[in-house]
Amino acid sequence: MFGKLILCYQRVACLLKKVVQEIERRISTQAEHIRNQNNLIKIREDKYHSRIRVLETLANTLNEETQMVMNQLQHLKTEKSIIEEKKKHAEEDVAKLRKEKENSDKIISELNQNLEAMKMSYNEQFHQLGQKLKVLTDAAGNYHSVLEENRRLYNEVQELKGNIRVYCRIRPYLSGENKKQSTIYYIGENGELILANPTKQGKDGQRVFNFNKVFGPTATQEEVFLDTRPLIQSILDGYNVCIFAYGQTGSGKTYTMTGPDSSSETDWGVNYRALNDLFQISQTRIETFIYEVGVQMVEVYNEQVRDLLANDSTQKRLGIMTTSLPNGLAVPDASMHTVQSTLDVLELMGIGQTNRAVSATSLNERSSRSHSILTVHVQGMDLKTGATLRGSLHLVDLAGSERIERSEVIGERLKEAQHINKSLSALGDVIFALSQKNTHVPYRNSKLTQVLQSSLGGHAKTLMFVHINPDVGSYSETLSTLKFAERVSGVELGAARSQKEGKDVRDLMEQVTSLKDTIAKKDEEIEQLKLKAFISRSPSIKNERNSNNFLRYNSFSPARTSTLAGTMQHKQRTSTGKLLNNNNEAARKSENCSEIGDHFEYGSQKSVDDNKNQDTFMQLKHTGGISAQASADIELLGFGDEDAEEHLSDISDGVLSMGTETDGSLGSVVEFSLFPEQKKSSEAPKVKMPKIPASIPKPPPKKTAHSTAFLPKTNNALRPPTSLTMPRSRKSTSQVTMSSPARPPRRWQ
Ligand SMILES: Nc1ncnc2c1ncn2[C@@H]1O[C@H](COP(=O)(O)OP(=O)(O)OP(=O)(O)O)[C@@H](O)[C@H]1O
Repeated sequence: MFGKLILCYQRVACLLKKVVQEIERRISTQAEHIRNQNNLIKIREDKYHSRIRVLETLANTLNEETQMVMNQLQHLKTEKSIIEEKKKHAEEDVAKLRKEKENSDKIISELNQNLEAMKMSYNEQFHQLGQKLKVLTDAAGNYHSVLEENRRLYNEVQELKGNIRVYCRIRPYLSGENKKQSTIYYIGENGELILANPTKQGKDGQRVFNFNKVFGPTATQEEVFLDTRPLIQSILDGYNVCIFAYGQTGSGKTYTMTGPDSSSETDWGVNYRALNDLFQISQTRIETFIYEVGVQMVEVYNEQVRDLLANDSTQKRLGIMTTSLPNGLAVPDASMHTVQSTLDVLELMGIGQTNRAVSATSLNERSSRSHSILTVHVQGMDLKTGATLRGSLHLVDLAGSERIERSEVIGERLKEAQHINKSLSALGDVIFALSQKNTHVPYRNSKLTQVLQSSLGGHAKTLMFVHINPDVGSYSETLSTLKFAERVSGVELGAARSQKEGKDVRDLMEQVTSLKDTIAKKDEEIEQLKLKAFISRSPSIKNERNSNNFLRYNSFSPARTSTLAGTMQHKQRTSTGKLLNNNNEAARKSENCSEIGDHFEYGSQKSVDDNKNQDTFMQLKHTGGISAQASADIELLGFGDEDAEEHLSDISDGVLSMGTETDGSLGSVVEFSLFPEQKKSSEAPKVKMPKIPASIPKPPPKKTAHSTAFLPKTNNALRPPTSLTMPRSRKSTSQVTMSSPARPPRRWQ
């Protein structure tokens, strides 16, 4: 039994073992399965993790995008509200505009009605205007001929005043000079000058001189230039003008011609002012004339002519044409430089002055021992007729006029002084011969007179500024200078001649009065034409017709001034002179000396009238009542500026000489029929008479407007005809070197 039990146990154990084995097998299988499952799960887990990360990334991106969208949404909301606001405003505006449109429609309909009515009236006015325009067109041709006639008469009056004018200027004392004693005893307002000999007392020591005008020490540069101004216009009309500065060294020649070194506008000398005027007047004629301006500058030193603007430094001697070339050039080989503004000319003058001083031992010495001649050549073409005209301006700074004996010079200086004496006396002879209307004019006696031949005599106008140093130490120089000037002016004082000359003067005055009447008539014609033109040009002028302005303008009657000026032959014994030495005897003398026809009342009335007219003219000009051309014409006619007064003063001023043409004169080379050459008449009466004092006091000089107009940058009226070259070594040539794109380079013809 036990064995059986054991057997049974063994069997059970075996069975159990098998069961355990089976279980173990199954467990290991299960474990294997579980491991596989775990691996799978891990793999899946990893997969899910990565998916989760992707999803997280996506979620983040989505969040950002959502945020952006939210922002945009916010922005859109803001914009929407703005747009809604705008829309609201726009709707309001539209409503307003609708209202306005309704109003406008109403107004337009009213205006249309008015327009219709106005059209009707305009048609009527146009019809009337057309008729007036026809009258004006007919008159226009006449207007130009009247203008030309006026220009001719203007120059005739200038000629009557004397083509040779001598102005004396007394310079003030300089520091260091004895101011107590002066050689100048009396300066009259009409050109009288009494020189007192410091070594002789009383009447014996006094000498009376008479010139066109005497400028005292206090005369301003502007006053000195005032009488030169009308001559500048003549240059543009085809005349030759020569302006000299004469006097001993240090008497003020350079001061008058150029001005002091540091020139302010008020100190500008004749050169600056003349050139400025020249370019300004050419501008006012821009619609009728084209001007070309060329400049030459030469020096006459020891009877040799040298180009001061030459390129080469050799300074070769130049030849002079003894008969004038068609182009009017006396020194054709001197370089010609085309200029377009005052600045251009001034630059050239600076270069010339530098060249002049190059070989000098001392600038001052040399400058006063040679004659420098700056020549401004003007060629003008009348745009209407195509006619050309030529004029020239010589600005001559003469050498100092010291006498040899006094300066006690030897050697080279003596030679210079002899040449200067010779040329100055030759100049005096020429001008004297011209003023005396001699048949022979000794141009050939010096290089100076040869160079200036075409600008001395004939229709040329000569102006000499004679300079005086009032210092007693210069008495003998002053006396010889004044004698020279007296000779040049061709006027001598003397009671014996006054009867005979009185008749000449009366004849002359009659001529002047008749000429003045003619001018007045022409002026009136022009005036009427202008008024017609203004009325027809603008209906607004019609309104002005009823205004004071128009009446004042209209009231300017040259005929009236003519009538009044006609009284100038009435002489009144009034002393207008200025006594330098204040004593009674001198006062009496001055009364005797200045038997002057004064018309202060008329003078002041005229000034007032002129000022009124000037004002009115300016007003009309500014309101556009006068066209540019018309205003230029007005200025040309003398209504618009100081020249108006010059018309009268020219006529009333002392008459030095009546015409100056001689056989030796070449006159200006004028091709324009407006300025016919006058034939020389050998029977022409020699006029030698005392100067008639001006009977019409001039209004106080007006200020010239230089501030902005000076140094015009470009001048359309002045076209450069040629390419230029300048002495490069000395100065920048940028200002003066120019070439015209419009025209090929050509020589000055
Ligand atoms: N009207 C004037 N007012 C003030 N100063 C003057 C006047 N005229 C001349 N002067 C002065 O007198 C001096 C001599 O004048 P300026 O040089 O013009 O004489 P000049 O005749 O040209 O001499 P030169 O023959 O040597 O060239 C200068 O200092 C100048 O400034």
